[in-house]
Amino acid sequence: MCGIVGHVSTGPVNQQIYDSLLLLQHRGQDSSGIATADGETFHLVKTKGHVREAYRTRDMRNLTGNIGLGHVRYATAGSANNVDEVQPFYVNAPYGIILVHNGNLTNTRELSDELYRIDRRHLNSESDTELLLNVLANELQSRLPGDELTPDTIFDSITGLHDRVEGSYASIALISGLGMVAFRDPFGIRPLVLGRREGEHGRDEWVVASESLVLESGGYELVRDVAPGEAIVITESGELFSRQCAASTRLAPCSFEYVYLARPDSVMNGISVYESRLRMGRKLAEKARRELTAGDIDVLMPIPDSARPSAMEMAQVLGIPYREGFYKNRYVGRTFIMPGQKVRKKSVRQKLNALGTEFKGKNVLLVDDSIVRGTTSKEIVEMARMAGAKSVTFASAAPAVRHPHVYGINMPTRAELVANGRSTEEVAAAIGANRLIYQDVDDLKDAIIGGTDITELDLSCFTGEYVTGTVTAEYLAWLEANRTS
Ligand SMILES: O=P(O)(O)OC[C@H]1O[C@H](OP(=O)(O)OP(=O)(O)O)[C@H](O)[C@@H]1O
Ligand SMILES: NC(=O)CC[C@H](N)C(=O)O
Ligand SMILES: [Mg+2]
Repeated sequence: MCGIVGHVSTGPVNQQIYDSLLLLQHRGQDSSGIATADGETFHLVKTKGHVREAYRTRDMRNLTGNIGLGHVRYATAGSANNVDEVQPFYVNAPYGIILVHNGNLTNTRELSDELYRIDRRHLNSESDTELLLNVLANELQSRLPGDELTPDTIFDSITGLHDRVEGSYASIALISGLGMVAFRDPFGIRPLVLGRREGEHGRDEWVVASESLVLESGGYELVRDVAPGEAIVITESGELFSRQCAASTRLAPCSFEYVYLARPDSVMNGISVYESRLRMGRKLAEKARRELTAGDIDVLMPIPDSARPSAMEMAQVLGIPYREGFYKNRYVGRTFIMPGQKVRKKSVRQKLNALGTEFKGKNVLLVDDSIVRGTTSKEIVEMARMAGAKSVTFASAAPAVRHPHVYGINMPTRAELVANGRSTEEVAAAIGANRLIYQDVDDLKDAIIGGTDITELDLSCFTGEYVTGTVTAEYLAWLEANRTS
């Protein structure tokens, strides 16, 4: 779940891209990059770390042009530390293409083989994004010469790309001499929204971004989500073309966006993330009411930050006092998306501190959005006990995570998941809690898409059912053997 953004403007875009990336920081903290097109020349800056510290004034000055894109990375392929895998990626032929990608491809082995053996393309990293870009370049190249570089040539190329690529991809590219292209995989697993505002001389300015909060902050109106399988071309002069490029589509957005990844003030696929989290809290409260007896709990607390809306609603429904028992150090980022278990564990301690007075002698109910590796919950339960809690009940607004996530969240191995092979009671014991309550899968589904026209969600990490239908046991075994960070 990286964050991506593209701007087509009537003035310089460098600052706009920077501002957008700051707003998308919660989607990736490993590295970031910005690219702009100024006439025929691309300018590209890639850096490690957080956006705020990464760019120097001279980097920004060099990023001239009225069209550009940006990326914040949370590595799901290759390595978080490899500078060669920082996005955007660039190829010089045909025309010159720069691309950013949010998602994770699941047929990387086949693609690398085809690109090397048949298409004679050199790949310089383990990044699946480099593969995606080279497939796009190859599809475009194969439609030349003859075809002009028109939106239709791009759309035909993306149809070719959809036929070759499997997995999840929300992507934005700059194509020299044409403009910007945005496209989404046929299942719409990762989000992508389109916004418009009026620029100089009444001309349209466009933005495409992972989350709608980028649009609101920049004063853009939300036009719509990019549809699954659709591609949009916006020329340098701001003209927009679109086409459905996939033979068949089925919207099945990633449920984990709503559980944890996205910011609550975003709306994606027409669903408010905040409201879906309130509904998760409501459903969880109903389950807790069935499982707990009155007097079991004195006080309910959220694990900052992502659990807050669900916890708030849960307390309200249950009629239990809501307290902030953990204070958060705002200078430590999101721990789940940090690379490496050692740093994640250390950072939970640095990030959260228990306020003794809220715990002493109390039966506490701690609410988190999810339990994945159990890094946070284990530490938190211990902190609650050290602070004097009489008993600790833990509730998770998401169901038990028992399966790898292969569509853009870095949890590729079963062994690292605390719920793998464990019953609810065994997970409770593993995290040191007296009792544990998980959301049910149907309730999560209902909380996210209930009352909308959407009928499907990617719930694979909870159910083991992968929406693309191409994820085999052999692939999962390969993934487990090859990815450990
Ligand atoms: O079981 P785990 O492997 O620890 O993963 C789950 C935890 O990680 C996330 O928090 P994070 O600190 O990343 O971000 P937040 O501040 O947005 O809650 C999530 O909100 C859970 O608290
Ligand atoms: N989280 C993501 O979307 C990651 C994108 C890409 N797979 C990478 O590792 O760079
Ligand atoms: Mg958290």
